[in-house]
Amino acid sequence: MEIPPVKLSVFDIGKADAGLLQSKQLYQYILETNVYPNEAEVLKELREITASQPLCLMLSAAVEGPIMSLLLKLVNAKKTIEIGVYTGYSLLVTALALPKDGKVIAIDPDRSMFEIGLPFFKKAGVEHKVEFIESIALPVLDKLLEDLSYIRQLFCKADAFKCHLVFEEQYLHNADRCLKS
Ligand SMILES: C[S@@+](CC[C@H](N)C(=O)[O-])C[C@H]1O[C@@H](n2cnc3c(N)ncnc32)[C@H](O)[C@@H]1O
Repeated sequence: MEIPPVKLSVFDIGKADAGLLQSKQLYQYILETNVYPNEAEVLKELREITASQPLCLMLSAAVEGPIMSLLLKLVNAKKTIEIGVYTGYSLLVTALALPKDGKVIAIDPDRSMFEIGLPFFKKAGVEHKVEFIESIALPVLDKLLEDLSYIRQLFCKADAFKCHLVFEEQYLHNADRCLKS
């Protein structure tokens, strides 16, 4: 049987080799038959607008969305922390999965990228669930550790962990604070 050519977008193709599947064709099949058809329209729009950004490879993979959403619902999460927001794809996945009174504290030292995603949060009607803090994560995590009411039953998505090269030093410290919480 002839294997069809791979037609993945620039940021999805970058993630296709690294996963368990080890097959771009299989990865594309899963995206086209399952992930993209079930992706909320507003997430799709944010993903597409992020593709025009120079650092679009930082965007969370679309396949992560349904898994995160399922996890958040399974643990009945209400309070979460997002470390490393970029344009906010996984943050929007989270905000959509949380109940009406849910809350995400979103931390990133670069607010300009979050601004790109902000209109999509407003469009989705979940802007009120997001508190953006323009900072590196450590000082904010330290402050949150003092506020036990927030950190109890916390769901943490830490994408800044992916920025090993630039933020190697903070990687372990962030992990340590998250484990403490
Ligand atoms: C891989 S991107 C995040 C992707 C994002 N979660 C998404 O779904 O598209 C990593 C982000 O971490 C941010 N970042 C880097 N170091 C950080 C730190 N020490 N604390 C918080 N955010 C950091 C970067 O500015 C960048 O926006």
